[in-house]
Amino acid sequence: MANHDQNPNQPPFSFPYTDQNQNQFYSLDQTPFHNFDAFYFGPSHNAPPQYVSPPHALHATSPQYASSQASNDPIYDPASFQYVPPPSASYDPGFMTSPPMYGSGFMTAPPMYGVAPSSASYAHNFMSSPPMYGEVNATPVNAIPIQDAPPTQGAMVSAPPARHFIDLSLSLKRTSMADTSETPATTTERQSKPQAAEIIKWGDVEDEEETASTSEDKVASQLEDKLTIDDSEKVDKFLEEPQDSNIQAVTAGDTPYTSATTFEDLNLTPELLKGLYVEMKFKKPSKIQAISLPMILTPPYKDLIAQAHNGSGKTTCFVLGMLSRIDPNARRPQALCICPTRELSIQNLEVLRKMGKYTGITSECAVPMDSANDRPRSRPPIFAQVVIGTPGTIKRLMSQKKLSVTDMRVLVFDEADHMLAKDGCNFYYR
Ligand SMILES: Nc1ncnc2c1ncn2[C@@H]1O[C@H](COP(=O)(O)OP(=O)(O)OP(=O)(O)O)[C@@H](O)[C@H]1O
Repeated sequence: MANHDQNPNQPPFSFPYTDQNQNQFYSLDQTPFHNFDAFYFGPSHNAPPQYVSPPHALHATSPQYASSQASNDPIYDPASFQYVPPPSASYDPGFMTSPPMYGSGFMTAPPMYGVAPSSASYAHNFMSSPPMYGEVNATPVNAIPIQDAPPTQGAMVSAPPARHFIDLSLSLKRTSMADTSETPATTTERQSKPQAAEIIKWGDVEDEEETASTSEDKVASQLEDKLTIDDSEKVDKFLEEPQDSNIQAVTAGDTPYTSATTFEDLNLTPELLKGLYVEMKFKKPSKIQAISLPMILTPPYKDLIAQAHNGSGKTTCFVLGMLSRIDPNARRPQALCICPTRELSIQNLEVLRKMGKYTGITSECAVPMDSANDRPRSRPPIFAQVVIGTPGTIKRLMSQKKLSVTDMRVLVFDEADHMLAKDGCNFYYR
């Protein structure tokens, strides 16, 4: 398996793929995720250099999807991935006419990287993701400063430290570093996240039990009660933006989005607003939130890549994105968040439960359990509305038909670059 930490030039996969029947180029449309709205969140400044040059065009695909469907295996085939060596700059204008921001695509980048659709030279300047949109050989090459990129359709949220582009064309991967017995090191930035004691508090079942066992009327009246936000409960908590936090959005002229000054600007439900103010104690959106949340929360929903510093508030962006898209009456998985480590999965779940405390939305963590509980079929099917977990476990639950993706509306990759940086190039699906 290619190890890009050691050899950044080695292609991890190939694209386009030619299958046994000589079929070529398969798009994500053929995967179970074709109708997802995908958000990618990742720190911007620590993109591994190997994803800057050369970036890798990952084609999440499924030449074998038809057959895998037949065999009830929703996961893709490894041979579906092919690597386009940089500097081939071939470019299909057709791709840019349906950029990720405008489609129901998956993991994307072009519009976000500020490349005009008509610019045939863009392939030198941004990274990949066209493969996600099908038959395109747009091969990213060297990173360029975001501000040097021409205006484009769609939008990009990024920060100056993120002037290098990483390949975000990411799909589920079979072998997760988080699914090994070794615990990956957490970053120092993560230290600021909730620690074990809080995890226990948030991870207990109190909220869910309460919701399940209470009659609807009682819940409604309790909710009404709870949703009165006592001003004394509000704590002015501002997120300190790093000094170089010059987050900017690159958007087309006709973008309907405007930055949100307050959380009220976002048309959030009272339940979510109360979660933000009372539970999270936030006062106003951070910069990345102000820019990205309108894109995430305003229909028509489009794909988004958001890059910003550690600790700048990205988690809130996608947690709110997931919570706000759930149909509370549908008791089945509707949002899926994939994280590189079990710790991050648990942390994100905690934030989601805390922020969504007044929504009644159910959530579950899909991470490796201890050996006693992780026996095949020991885990019941998942009916929680939000599922957060690691790739290997999610894949296994899907294979075992314990996690349905039929009703998924939102797909989030948190720290996708970390997944790619570690062993994410080994996208082997069976
Ligand atoms: N709008 C806000 N106002 C005040 N505090 C906030 C706001 N948004 C997030 N925070 C707090 O800032 C801290 C960092 O936020 P968060 O974890 O969402 O950042 P992040 O960008 O996801 O970080 P990382 O890159 O480490 O994942 C958390 O403690 C969070 O509660």
